[in-house]
Amino acid sequence: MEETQREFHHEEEEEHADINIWKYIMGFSELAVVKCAIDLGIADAIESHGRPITLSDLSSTLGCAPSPLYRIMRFLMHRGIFKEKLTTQGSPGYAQTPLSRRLMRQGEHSMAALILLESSPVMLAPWLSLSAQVLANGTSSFEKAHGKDLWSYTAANPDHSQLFNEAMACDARLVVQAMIQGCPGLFDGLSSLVDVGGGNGTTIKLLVKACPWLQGINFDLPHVVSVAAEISGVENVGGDMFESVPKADAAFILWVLHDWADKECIQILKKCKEAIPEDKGKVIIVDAVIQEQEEMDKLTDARLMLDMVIMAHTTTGKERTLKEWGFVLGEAGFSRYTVKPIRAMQSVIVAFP
Ligand SMILES: C[S@@+](CC[C@H](N)C(=O)[O-])C[C@H]1O[C@@H](n2cnc3c(N)ncnc32)[C@H](O)[C@@H]1O
Repeated sequence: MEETQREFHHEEEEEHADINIWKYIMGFSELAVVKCAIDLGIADAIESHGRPITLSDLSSTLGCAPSPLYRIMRFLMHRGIFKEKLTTQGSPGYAQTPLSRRLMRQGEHSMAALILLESSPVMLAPWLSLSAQVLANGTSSFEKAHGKDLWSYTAANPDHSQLFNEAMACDARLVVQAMIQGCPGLFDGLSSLVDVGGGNGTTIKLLVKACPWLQGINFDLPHVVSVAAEISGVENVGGDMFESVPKADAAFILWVLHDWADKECIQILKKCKEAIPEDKGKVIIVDAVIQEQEEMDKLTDARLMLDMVIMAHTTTGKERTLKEWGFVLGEAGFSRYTVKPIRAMQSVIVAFP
């Protein structure tokens, strides 16, 4: 590279650094403003209005002062969350987008509970001591913040447990739909299915609805299933997946194994394997696969961020590459497995005894 070219390249890199450093300094503001929009019920108000709404109407509906609400909306529109559209009277108004509908409190697209969980003081505190988790003799950042691990904390705090379960259900609604579309025939030939770490039962409810021939079991810690809804065709069973998993034709495990280190993951997988028939059983794992450099796609960034979330919030959890999945499945005694990416953060890994 010639000297002038090198200087130009250096200046470009400096400019890039000057711009990007502000994104990190103020990165938290995006989550905070989105939480503010949910707290105020902005998306719900625009949806109920049924057509674009002026600042003045939105302010009076929400009981907000127009000036700060205008600034919040300017930010959210700049991020593409809401859009500007003329009202029937020809005045500038705010309108919904597919993204803003995710901020509604209810409905099949709502992701509000997941945003409220991640922006709760309980889940934010561990981020401030992430370095503690990374140090050679460090402690888990969640335990440093709260004195116990996530599962003991949720067991002792029913309100947080409820928010956690509702947050997981947001993702479950997306992923079950993506799985049904992306993996036709996945549940054919099965008559029973146990959802291991099934939370409040949203996943198994949707699966049994989509595949009515399935008898479902929602299996989770006793304090979780004791408050899970009664669902027709689904039995709620409380227990510990490290000790045993209820028997069924197949075990389903969504966003659970990434909460654990390899050693625990292998133990859970062995218990799932014991729960299914040796000849025709299968374990259906729905979890992220971290791609290698050459396979990256538009969700790679989100998956790497998820790995950081798991680092901050669990004691030993991690997102895994395909090679790492192959290792834990082999150690747990599975003879073969298939991997299918779906339109979601997770892929579907089917493991056979
Ligand atoms: C990240 S959540 C996933 C919930 C659900 N599968 C979903 O994706 O909507 C992990 C689940 O594992 C459950 N869990 C943790 N430890 C467990 C144990 N020892 N036995 C059974 N379930 C456990 C938690 O209560 C929680 O519901």
